[in-house]
Amino acid sequence: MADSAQTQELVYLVTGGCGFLGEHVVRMLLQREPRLRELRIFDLHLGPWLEELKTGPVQVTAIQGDVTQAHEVAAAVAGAHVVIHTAGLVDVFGKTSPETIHEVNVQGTQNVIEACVQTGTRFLIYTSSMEVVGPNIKGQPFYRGNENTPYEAVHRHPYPCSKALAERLVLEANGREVLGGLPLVTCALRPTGIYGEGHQIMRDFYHQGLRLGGRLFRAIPASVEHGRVYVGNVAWMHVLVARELEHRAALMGGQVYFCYDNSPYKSYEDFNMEFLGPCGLRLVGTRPLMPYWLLVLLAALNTLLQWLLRPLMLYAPLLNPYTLAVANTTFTVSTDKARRHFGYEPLFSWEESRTRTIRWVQTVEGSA
Ligand SMILES: NC(=O)c1ccc[n+]([C@@H]2O[C@H](COP(=O)([O-])OP(=O)(O)OC[C@H]3O[C@@H](n4cnc5c(N)ncnc54)[C@H](O)[C@@H]3O)[C@@H](O)[C@H]2O)c1
Ligand SMILES: CC(C)CCC[C@@H](C)[C@H]1CC[C@H]2[C@@H]3[C@H](O)C=C4C[C@@H](O)CC[C@]4(C)[C@H]3CC[C@]12C
Repeated sequence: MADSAQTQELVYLVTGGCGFLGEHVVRMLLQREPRLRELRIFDLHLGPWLEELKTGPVQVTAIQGDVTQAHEVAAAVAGAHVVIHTAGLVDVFGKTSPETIHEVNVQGTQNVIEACVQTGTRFLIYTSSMEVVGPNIKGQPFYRGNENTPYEAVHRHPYPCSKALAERLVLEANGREVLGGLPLVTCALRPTGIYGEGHQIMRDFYHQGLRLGGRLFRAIPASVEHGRVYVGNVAWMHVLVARELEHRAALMGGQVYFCYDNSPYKSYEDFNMEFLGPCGLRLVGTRPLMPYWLLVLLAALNTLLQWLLRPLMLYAPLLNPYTLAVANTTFTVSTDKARRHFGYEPLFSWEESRTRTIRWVQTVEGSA
């Protein structure tokens, strides 16, 4: 990669490049990776915004494709130096079947690995998730832990199960011989809850608040910390890993890194209010307004309704037993592994991340 780097000959592939995180990775690569010759963006659904990128100095190739189709993945990967695999089904609301989640997240990742091996791509970065670790089914807190903190990572929900399996596949593939005889170098990044421009769940909460007359009602105690990280910093970490993986293959290959920045430790709802507050919403209550047992009951009722209504419509509210457990269990990270291994420092300060996110919420349809 070193020779091609000098002549700006690098070809990158971003799977899921039209998703929330993927778009930020794509834009960050175009801004911060001067050695790029071609950027391939592979996604099931291509965004119209890709057109505007095609006028720049880097060749931007949009590929409509499905990671579950091995031949489509292999065709997209062939000739790429680096693959950033962010594509995935992020569904904790029961919108898709467990089988489909497995097929996209696990089989899709296996297809990406095999494509690298068969076509000779040496560097693979996988977007994993904090959910690979926890919160676990026992609801045990993970308080400002790092990559080595002991924790019982036991899951039942299809999404974390699929992410954990896929991550394992990626890490086990490190060192496999690719076409041409050189070893594959892989690593996995584990973001906590990502926020920032384009975050659909933030949009949903905003609209819910507007519907409720500018109010949201506290459901989770303020003392429960939920880890959050700004999307621009997650994208930056992907770009840095991609850049450094060749030179630090022995150190970074087969490693996992939590994605972190200087976003404050807060509860999920209090954190959201950092952006929704300046946009006119108010979080009512210093304590949860409903007893926890009632929330558990409502969450269970939602699951029942989802099942009953399935033949007629898709009922997928934000509250279900799984999302309640995640929101109600402390899970935060405190680590400097990415700094030690590849010199990561957040590109965006907390103030910048907050300002950018507020500006974006203000542009969301329905905003005052
Ligand atoms: N959003 C978060 O808080 C968060 C946190 C941790 C990890 N992650 C991980 O980051 C990655 C990106 O998440 P996101 O929040 O941007 O989700 P997203 O849904 O916005 O983006 C995922 C992208 O993958 C594409 N995709 C889905 N199925 C595909 C398929 N079969 N073939 C090709 N493309 C397909 C989608 O079209 C979409 O553009 C995921 O792997 C997710 O597990 C997200
Ligand atoms: C109880 C209700 C009032 C609040 C419900 C909030 C709930 C929808 C939120 C809370 C925490 C969120 C998850 C968390 O930020 C981290 C991730 C990891 C990532 O890989 C996928 C998204 C996910 C699961 C967030 C989904 C939405 C959650 C559960």
